[in-house]
Amino acid sequence: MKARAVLFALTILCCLVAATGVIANYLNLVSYSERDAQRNGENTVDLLQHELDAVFDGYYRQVAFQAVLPEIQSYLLGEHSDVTPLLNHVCTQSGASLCYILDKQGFFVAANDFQFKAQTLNQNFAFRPYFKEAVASGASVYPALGTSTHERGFYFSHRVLDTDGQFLGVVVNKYPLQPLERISWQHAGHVVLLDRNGIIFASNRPDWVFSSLLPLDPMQQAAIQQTGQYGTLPETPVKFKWLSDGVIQVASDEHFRAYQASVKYLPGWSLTYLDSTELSPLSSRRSLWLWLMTGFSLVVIGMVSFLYRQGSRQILLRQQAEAGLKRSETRLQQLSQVSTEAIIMHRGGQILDCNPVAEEMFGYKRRELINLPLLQLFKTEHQQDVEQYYNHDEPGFEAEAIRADGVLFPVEVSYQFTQIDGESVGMSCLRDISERKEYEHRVQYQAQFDALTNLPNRKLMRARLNRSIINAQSKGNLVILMFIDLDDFKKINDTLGHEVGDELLVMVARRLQDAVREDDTLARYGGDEFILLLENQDNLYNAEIVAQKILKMLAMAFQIQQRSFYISGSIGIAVSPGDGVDPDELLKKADTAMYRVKEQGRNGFSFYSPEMNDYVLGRLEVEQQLRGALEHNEFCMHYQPIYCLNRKKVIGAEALIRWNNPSLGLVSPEQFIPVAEQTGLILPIGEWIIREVCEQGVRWRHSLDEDYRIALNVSPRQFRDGQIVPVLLRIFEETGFDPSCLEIEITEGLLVRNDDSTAQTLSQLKSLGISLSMDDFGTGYSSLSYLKQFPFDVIKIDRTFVRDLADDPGDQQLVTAALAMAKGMGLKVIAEGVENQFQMDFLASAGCDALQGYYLGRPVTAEEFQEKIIPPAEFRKMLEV
Ligand SMILES: Nc1nc2c(ncn2[C@@H]2O[C@@H]3COP(=O)(O)O[C@H]4[C@@H](O)[C@H](n5cnc6c(=O)[nH]c(N)nc65)O[C@@H]4COP(=O)(O)O[C@H]3[C@H]2O)c(=O)[nH]1
Repeated sequence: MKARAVLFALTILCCLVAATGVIANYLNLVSYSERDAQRNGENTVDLLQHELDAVFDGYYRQVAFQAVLPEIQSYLLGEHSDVTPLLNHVCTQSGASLCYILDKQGFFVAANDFQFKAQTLNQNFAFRPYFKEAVASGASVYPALGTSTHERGFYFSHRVLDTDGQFLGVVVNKYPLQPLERISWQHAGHVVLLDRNGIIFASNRPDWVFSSLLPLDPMQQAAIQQTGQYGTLPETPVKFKWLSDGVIQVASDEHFRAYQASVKYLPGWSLTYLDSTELSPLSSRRSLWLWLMTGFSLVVIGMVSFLYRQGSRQILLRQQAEAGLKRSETRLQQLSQVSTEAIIMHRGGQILDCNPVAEEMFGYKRRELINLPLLQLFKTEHQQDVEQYYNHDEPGFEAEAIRADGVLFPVEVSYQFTQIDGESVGMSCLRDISERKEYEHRVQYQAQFDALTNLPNRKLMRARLNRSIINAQSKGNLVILMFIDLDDFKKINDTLGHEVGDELLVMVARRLQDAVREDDTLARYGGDEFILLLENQDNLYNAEIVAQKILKMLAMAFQIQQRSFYISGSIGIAVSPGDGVDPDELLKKADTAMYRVKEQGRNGFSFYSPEMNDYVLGRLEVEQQLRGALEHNEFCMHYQPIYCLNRKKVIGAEALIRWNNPSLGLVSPEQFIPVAEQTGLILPIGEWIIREVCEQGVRWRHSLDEDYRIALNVSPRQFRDGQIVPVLLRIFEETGFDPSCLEIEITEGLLVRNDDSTAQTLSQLKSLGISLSMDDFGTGYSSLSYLKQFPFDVIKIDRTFVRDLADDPGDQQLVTAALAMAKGMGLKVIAEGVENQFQMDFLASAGCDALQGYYLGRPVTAEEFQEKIIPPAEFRKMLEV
């Protein structure tokens, strides 16, 4: 009995031990399976979080980059005319669906999309959270439903500051939801982006959007509606029911386990992965098994048979657990397969695995990459930095990567370490940013170089000038700044078109570049202005040599479209430290010197001198006073007599304008006519002159000879304006003046352009019966060829040749030759500037037709003119002396 009882007790004990062992093993299996499913869910949400953060990182960088673009800054400063093409470009580059700019008051001022721009121009967005937050903290991300597009998106905004840190406005990029959808579509479960209230902002289940995962009371709902962030919330939202253990039930047959992760750029928001993997039957029956364990302990006999049956189920359960693990691995693999970035898994610096994008990006096969040191994928010089980034948990970095074939390319790396089987495994996402870098480089280049000539632009030149002045100060050297302006370039541009103008500028830039040394900076300052910067100079001699060389290079013919063009340049030179140590001051002085060269006849160079400033100020004063001169009746016409040598009497007069200004006094036409030309004031003044002359001509009709003529100076600008013929016709009609009594004096300046419209205007004047005379004959280069081309009647020998007739045999020869040639061509010759008897005798005996000069009469008013005319008998006597 005793032995049986012992045996029974021993049997019971053995059964209990066996039962406990089996149950313990079973429970272990249950918790192993649960842990595995959980780890899988956590890994997936980690990876999703990591990818979303990386995408947002990229967006943030894009908008931050746009905020420092010089074009956008100058647009907000009102200095840049149109940024639509630029916004269009950045929008396409960055993957945004909309890029726009708000000024500092929040008014909408520009967008990439014309339609959007037209709809929203001048609307105020200051109340929008992304504006307010960008103003307050520099940048913001705001997920919302677009009010005009009705599309959900992420609004990334960044404030724009000028170089002094002053707030100018805000750039905003709207990014569509595709990135989120792209990273979530391949999953067995669902990915949802939840706001602070639990509202689903984005999901790969469109029917869930804007429903709330958490219960929402009506007050809360009304408050959310009022913000307008999501438009109107759905009337019948999807109902989610939270069961125990983070399990959510949607409808009766859909269960998900929720795994949540935060979103770096959206504080309080969460990225939730809803795993639809069938929830473990083991887990749901755990409590039942606890009961059984107690029951088993009590009912030993039944346990034996139960354990026998369970033995076979154990195998089944293990198989289920293994399948779960496999699914988790496959899911990770799928995720990396669909990624557009290279994903590399690594442990202890060695590559464990990678996706196909990594193979393609680095030019290795997967098997070659596995076990390769991760650092080997980076440029040798960067490897140490990359190691540091990983060691210091830098969330993301940029580095130069190297392909298997040795080609280098820039990458953006983001990574995360996860515990797998107790070991730290890194997941690195690498994105090839060559395109972005190239774009950034291009934008930077465009901000510093001129698009037409590829020379440094004004901004870069200013920076170099600044630097060279500082360098020169420390070394005691000179900085020479040359301001080069092409003479009459505007004429070429206006008459032959911008295409020829542009081609000419490119050729000039190339020629100038060839003329200077590599260390010198040649920049395009704007239009037809170039700047040359000579650094580290120890004397000014070099500047003269370079200036002369440039003038010589410019003087050589330019061949464009099978035509030869001749141009010249005017160069102003300023030297630092003598002329100042401030870049703007130096530029201004070089400009003043250049301007002086222009005034003195162009095609030359000049160093700046302080007197030039006085001159410029004087000229400014002339310009200012000239603007009111007509209105204040400050002009009058003087007439200088012209005597005919054959008929030995006055045959006409040259009309010359006089200006008497209350503050400037009498101003010479040589001083104010060029100013009137440059400012365009010559047009109203010229018309006034014509009217005065015609009215005077009519008054003289009876007192002067029948065939008298009044000579009138017409400036090139009046011709170019195209109105000279209609103006003359109108005034002839209004005054009754006979056009055959008018002689128009033209200088060579007008003919240089040699275009069809000039020739046409001259023939029109001829056909009206007006005579044409070439003024200042002999001073230009091409007078003779112009005489052949245009229908002149008279040439006027310039007074500079008459002045030295007594002493200069060269001038005597020129006058004699001009007379012979004019006779040969059937032209009349008038000599100007006759100041003495010798000149009169010489010109008379050489066969001149008419004379004009102080010796015979100064320019006087119309009234004095008649009083002072030398009577024929007296004039005859003068000739016989
Ligand atoms: N030293 C010297 N000078 C003499 C002598 N005889 C005449 N002159 C001056 O020589 C200039 C002749 O005019 P220009 O060569 O057409 O040169 C003119 C002409 O180019 C321009 N100008 C004058 N009046 C007008 C005008 O009404 N319209 C336009 N467009 N230009 C004008 O201003 C220039 C200078 O005019 P003015 O000062 O009136 O100077 C006049 C005249 O006063 C002389 O014997 N000795």
